[in-house]
Amino acid sequence: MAAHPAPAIVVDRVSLDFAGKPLFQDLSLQLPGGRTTCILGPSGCGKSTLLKLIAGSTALPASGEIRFEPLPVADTLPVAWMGQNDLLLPWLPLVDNVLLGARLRHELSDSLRQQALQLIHEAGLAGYEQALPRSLSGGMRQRGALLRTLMEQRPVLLMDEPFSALDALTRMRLQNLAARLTAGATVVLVTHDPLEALRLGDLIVVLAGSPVRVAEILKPNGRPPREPDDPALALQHGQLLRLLMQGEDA
Ligand SMILES: Nc1ncnc2c1ncn2[C@@H]1O[C@H](COP(=O)(O)OP(=O)(O)OP(=O)(O)O)[C@@H](O)[C@H]1O
Repeated sequence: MAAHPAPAIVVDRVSLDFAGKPLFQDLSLQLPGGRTTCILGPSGCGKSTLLKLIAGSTALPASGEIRFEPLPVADTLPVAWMGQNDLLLPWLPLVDNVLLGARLRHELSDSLRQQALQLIHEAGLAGYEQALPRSLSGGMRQRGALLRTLMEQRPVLLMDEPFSALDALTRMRLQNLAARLTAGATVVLVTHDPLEALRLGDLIVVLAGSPVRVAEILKPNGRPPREPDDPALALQHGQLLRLLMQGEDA
């Protein structure tokens, strides 16, 4: 999907304290280019903060380095971001929210509009194209925010619990859509759902402890999106849950 090569992300000895308490201490991690990495870990362990640092947040007092390899060409920002809050612009209809990036860059075109309408349809939101965010449910707004991120077609996508507000079936449908549209991009996806990580991750990074460390890196077999009734998934689901429980106690 991406017009530029999807870089690997290297987290190199990153440290960060909040109020004198270390959240990260020399945290190092390599996330492969063109693949999806899912990040799991207990609430508050630093997943969202890590994502913000990868997105280039300079507002956080971190040391160490996070870099893309190969380095992107200077005039392109390679990252698309979807945070935990949907942040749809309240005065724009859904379709225009989905097209927000193109709109801000003055790149709107009929073909992009058609793409947006097609995505809205595939996300089960047909009929709501002109709806304002306030008239949509939380899950519908989250789908809108996800589509807006996917429309960007960036080589790097950072997503913080993008499916959390969705019912099980919509979640599966949107996971499939996201996997299709992000094939070839470098995706970092924070989730609390081990099954989601097993369906979507080429790599699953489990974080634990304080300061947080990489407790485990899993590479499930096969390519995402994996079928939810794959027996191997059920087995790994149990193992992953056990790991996460150990992480809570760490
Ligand atoms: N800007 C900030 N200033 C001070 N403390 C912060 C800041 N941002 C995050 N924290 C703290 O850092 C820790 C990690 O927060 P973060 O949101 O990264 O965790 P998380 O693993 O994503 O949690 P969750 O799974 O609940 O979303 C928390 O204790 C949080 O209170």
